[in-house]
Amino acid sequence: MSSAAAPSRAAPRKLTGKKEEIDAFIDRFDTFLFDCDGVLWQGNHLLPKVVETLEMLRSKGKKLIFVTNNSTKSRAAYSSKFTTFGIPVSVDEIFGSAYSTAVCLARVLKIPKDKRVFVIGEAGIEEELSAEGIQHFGGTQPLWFPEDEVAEHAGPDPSVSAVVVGLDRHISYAKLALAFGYLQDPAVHFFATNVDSTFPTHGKLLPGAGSCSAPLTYMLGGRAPTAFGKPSPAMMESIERRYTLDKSCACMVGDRLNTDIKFGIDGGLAGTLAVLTGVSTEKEILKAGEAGEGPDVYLDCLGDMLG
Ligand SMILES: O=C(O)[C@H](O)[C@H](O)COP(=O)(O)O
Ligand SMILES: [Mg+2]
Repeated sequence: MSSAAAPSRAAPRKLTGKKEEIDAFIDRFDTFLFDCDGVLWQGNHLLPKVVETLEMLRSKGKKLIFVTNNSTKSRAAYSSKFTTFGIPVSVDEIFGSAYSTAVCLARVLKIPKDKRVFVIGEAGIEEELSAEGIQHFGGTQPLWFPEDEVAEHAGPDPSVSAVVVGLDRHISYAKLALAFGYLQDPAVHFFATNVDSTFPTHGKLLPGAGSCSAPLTYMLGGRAPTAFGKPSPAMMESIERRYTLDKSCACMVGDRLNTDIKFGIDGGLAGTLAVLTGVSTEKEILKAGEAGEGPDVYLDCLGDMLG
């Protein structure tokens, strides 16, 4: 009986406490793509030794790019968040899913600018769409009618070209009803900044962006959104173009197997490093490794890169 095909990738190696091996791993790369939630922080709680680790990598001349699926903040807002932690990061070093989505809509898909985009999501999406000159409504805007008048306002609207859904911590029945009304016209695009099922914050898992768009997929009989965040190839292509990324010496650092690590592997990056301070567990990482879908190496936390 033929054995299952051996994965082409080696099993994930845990490097916590192995300074020489960590240093040798770091030396293989000149660029590190960093996920944020669950790697650098959980909500507003910075994880251990993150400042020192990023400083160490910069002192080695490494290029850092921060690639987050969290669309609640724009690149500028993330730059400010980094500053509050004492970490200087320019807007140009940040590539979030809200930005990736806005750029794709404006410059790749060239959606019509005389029409509107309905947003289920937060300020990050609104600010990045505005920066690309795309008209939008919904989002953080207060409802413009009483909750009991949803039926009168729900339904197709020829001025709407697309619905964009990201993490929306103020999601509501009315928002879903309006989005459903617009999307019943198959010509209206259904986009998601990302479809992460859960959101790691303050040591817990909360509903993620994907859980905000999934009800619409259910209502629409299975129609899924086009997602622009990790692990989508569109995001990797955008990053490659923007940073003239040499993938042969780039490493993805993340906490989630089905977004960050998949993004790195499928995107052809030379290395992937997982940390255990976010979503994926050590057991899940080792199991994924059996199928060749695990990271090259993993650590208990990012600060362990200091050895
Ligand atoms: O639900 C979400 O949007 C995600 O869980 C979250 O924001 C992921 O952010 P990342 O780990 O990519 O920084
Ligand atoms: Mg993460």
